[in-house]
Amino acid sequence: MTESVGIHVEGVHFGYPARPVLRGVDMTVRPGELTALIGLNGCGKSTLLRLAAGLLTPDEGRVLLGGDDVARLSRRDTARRVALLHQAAPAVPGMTVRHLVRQGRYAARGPLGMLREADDPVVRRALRDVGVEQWADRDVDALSGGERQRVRLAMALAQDTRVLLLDEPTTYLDLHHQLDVLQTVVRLREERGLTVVMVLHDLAHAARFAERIVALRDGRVLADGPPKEVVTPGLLADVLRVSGRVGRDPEGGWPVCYPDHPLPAPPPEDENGSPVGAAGLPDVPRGRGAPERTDAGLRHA
Ligand SMILES: Nc1ncnc2c1ncn2[C@@H]1O[C@H](COP(=O)(O)OP(=O)(O)OP(=O)(O)O)[C@@H](O)[C@H]1O
Repeated sequence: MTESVGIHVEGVHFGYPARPVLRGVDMTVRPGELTALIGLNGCGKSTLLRLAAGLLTPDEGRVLLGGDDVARLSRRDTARRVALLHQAAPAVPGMTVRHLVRQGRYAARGPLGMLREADDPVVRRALRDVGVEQWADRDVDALSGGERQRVRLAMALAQDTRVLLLDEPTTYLDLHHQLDVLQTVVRLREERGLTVVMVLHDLAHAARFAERIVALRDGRVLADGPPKEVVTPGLLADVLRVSGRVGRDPEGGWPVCYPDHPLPAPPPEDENGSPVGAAGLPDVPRGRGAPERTDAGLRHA
C-alpha cells in the first residue's frame, strides 16, 4: 500500500468577491483518516473542499497535502494527489459511462493527451468499486440521478489518488445505495489507506461512518473530534440549528440523533465571531427534546 497522505489547513481565510466565506479555518486530517464535514447550507464546506483540491487559493493561510503547499503544486501534480467529487456536475451529452470514468485519468495522460494502456485496469477497478461496470456502455445522460452520482464517484476513484474529497456523495441516492456508497468508502479507506473528507448533511451517517467530525459555522470550525465526543444536543443547536436529543446505538455505540424542531437564527456575528446586538447564543425552547448547553461549541483536540 502506498503511504497515506494527511491534509493540514492552517489559518485559512477565503472570500469570493464581496463575500467572506472562511474566516480562519484550521483543520488537520491525519493520513488514512475518514473525516465528515458538517454545517448549514452556505457555511463554507464546499469552498473548503475546493481549497483542499487546489481549485481555489486561500486569501490567507495555506493548505498542505502531505506537507506540500497545494497552492504551489501544478494542476497535474494536484490531480495526482487529490480527487474531488463535486456536489453537482453538468450533464455530458453523448458520453458513455466508461468514457466519463476515463476522464478521471486525465492527470495520468501521456504527452499527446492519450491514456496509457496501464490506465484501463484502474478505470475497470473504479467501475467495479462502486458497482457500475454493467453500465459501462450506457450513455451517462440516460442514467437516473442516483445512478449518475455513483458513476461520478467512480470517476473520482479513477484518479487513483491518496486523498479523496467527497462533496455530498450520497445526494440523489436511495437509502440502500447511500449505505452502499458509504460502506464502499470505508472499505476503500481501509484497503488502500485513503484519506477521506466528505461533506455530509445526514448527521446520522457522519456519526456512524466517520472517525472524526469537523463542524463549520459561518466559515469557522466550531467543533472537531470523534463523533462520540462531538455529537451532542449542543452541536445540533449551535451548528445545525435544530433542537433534539442524542442517544447511542445499542449495538454499534455510535451517537444517534433525534432532531426535534428548527431553531431561530442566532444574532449576526462580528469579525471575531461575537454576537452583534445580543448577548450570547439564541434562546432555545425548553421542554421535551430541548437541547442542553454543552461544550460542543468549543473546539475539541
Ligand atoms: N463561485 C461563487 N461566487 C460567489 N459566491 C459563492 C460562490 N460559490 C459559493 N459562494 C457563496 O459562498 C458561501 C459558501 O458556499 P459553499 O458552497 O462553500 O457552502 P456549503 O457549506 O458547501 O453549502 P451547501 O451545504 O449549501 O452546499 C455561500 O454563501 C455561497 O453563496
